[in-house]
Amino acid sequence: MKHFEVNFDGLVGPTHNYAGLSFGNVASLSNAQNASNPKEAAKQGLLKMKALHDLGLTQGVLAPQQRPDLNLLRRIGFTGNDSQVLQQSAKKAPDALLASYSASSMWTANAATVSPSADTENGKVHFTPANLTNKLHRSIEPQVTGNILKAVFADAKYFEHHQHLPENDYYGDEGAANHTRLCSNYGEAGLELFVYGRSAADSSVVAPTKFPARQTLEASQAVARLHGLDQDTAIFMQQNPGVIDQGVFHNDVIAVGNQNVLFYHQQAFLNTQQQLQHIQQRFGDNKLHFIEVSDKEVSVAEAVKTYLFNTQIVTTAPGEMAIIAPTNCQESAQVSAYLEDLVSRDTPIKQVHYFDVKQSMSNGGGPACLRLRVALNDMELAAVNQHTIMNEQLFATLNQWVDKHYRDSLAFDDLRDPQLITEVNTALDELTQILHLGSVYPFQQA
Ligand SMILES: NCCC[C@H](NC(=O)CCC(=O)O)C(=O)O
Repeated sequence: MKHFEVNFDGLVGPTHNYAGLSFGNVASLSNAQNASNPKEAAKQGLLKMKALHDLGLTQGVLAPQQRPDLNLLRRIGFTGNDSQVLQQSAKKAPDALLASYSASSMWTANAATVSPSADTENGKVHFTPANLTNKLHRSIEPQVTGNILKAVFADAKYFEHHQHLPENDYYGDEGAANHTRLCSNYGEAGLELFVYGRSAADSSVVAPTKFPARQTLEASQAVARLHGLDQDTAIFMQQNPGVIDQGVFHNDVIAVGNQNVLFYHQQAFLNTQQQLQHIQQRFGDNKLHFIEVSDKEVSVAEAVKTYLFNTQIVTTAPGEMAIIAPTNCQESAQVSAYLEDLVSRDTPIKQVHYFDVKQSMSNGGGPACLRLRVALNDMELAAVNQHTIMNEQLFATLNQWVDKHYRDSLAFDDLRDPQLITEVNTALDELTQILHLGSVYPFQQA
């Protein structure tokens, strides 16, 4: 049996914009109110997907969500036809209007937590959409995320879908951005590292003081329980609250793992040495590469600015890996020198590939944020909706689709335009046909 890690990237939606919605996310706040370019954003994402396909990896695509979410605006008291709801909310609750328009579902690392069949008690691949309760604009994602995941991973023989956790910060869950899997080979049982920012139940556990910890220990434990991971499989590690306060709002801004490699900043975790020893013990005799970046090599501030750790580490051949980094890393003399040195060392990482994903980066989403990893065996892969798997044809079709439907500039005033609703729904209706998703959106179910 063959095994793969498939990256499912979020296709950037037609309403991609900069709204400054994510307190604690430095890029989101500093780019608030800049005009965005949805067409360029979607194309940057597609180029990354195609490049990973060209590297010989299996690459999937997840559809964006229906935006604006008029249901959100109606729930908070705006009435009348769609146009009236937009006009009134633009005047009286511009923040809610911006939230309703956010294309944040593009960051599919936050779509769900996924446990491969080799790790789970019943031998199925498990999915739990993240509830994303900490941010209003993201808390409206989980239902449709679940619909899309079910349309891509439909076969109940192989895939098990759970409901998102209860919608309260007690169970605040941000999905795979706080979850890393270490293993010797994708098909073998691995260790699943759940990194949390605070404990909801135990106030004696240290927590950040400036910015919110979006993921709780209780949420991580609940997901591990739902997925049927045993004690030897799930490891719960606390993120250093100090780095959350420096803008590390998800663990994947400060650490990334793949197979037997864990690449992380010295300040990423609490009790790092003790935790890593524990991980090595559980890994037995198999060699793990802990690649720690010190403050001296790259500061936390530089890591947050360049997204050195929001890179993807992908396996290109047995024992050989490549780093997929944003061009922001290349533009930093310090970080590009670090990466150049890294590939010459005795670790599996042998290549760096840079991608311009600046449209997404300006909202705090790097290459790793844009993808959800799903490790699959060949039978499971064959059961995936094949229309969502990237190839030359799909790449061309999706680029044409973007050219046909997307605007190349979006600013606040454009969001009052009811024509945008029609444009988006027309585009998404066509997309569900291209990707054979069925009726996943509220406008298709009305
Ligand atoms: N994994 C990366 C997620 C980035 C995302 N940014 C945003 O939602 C910014 C949206 C805005 O401000 O327009 C977040 O913070 O959850």
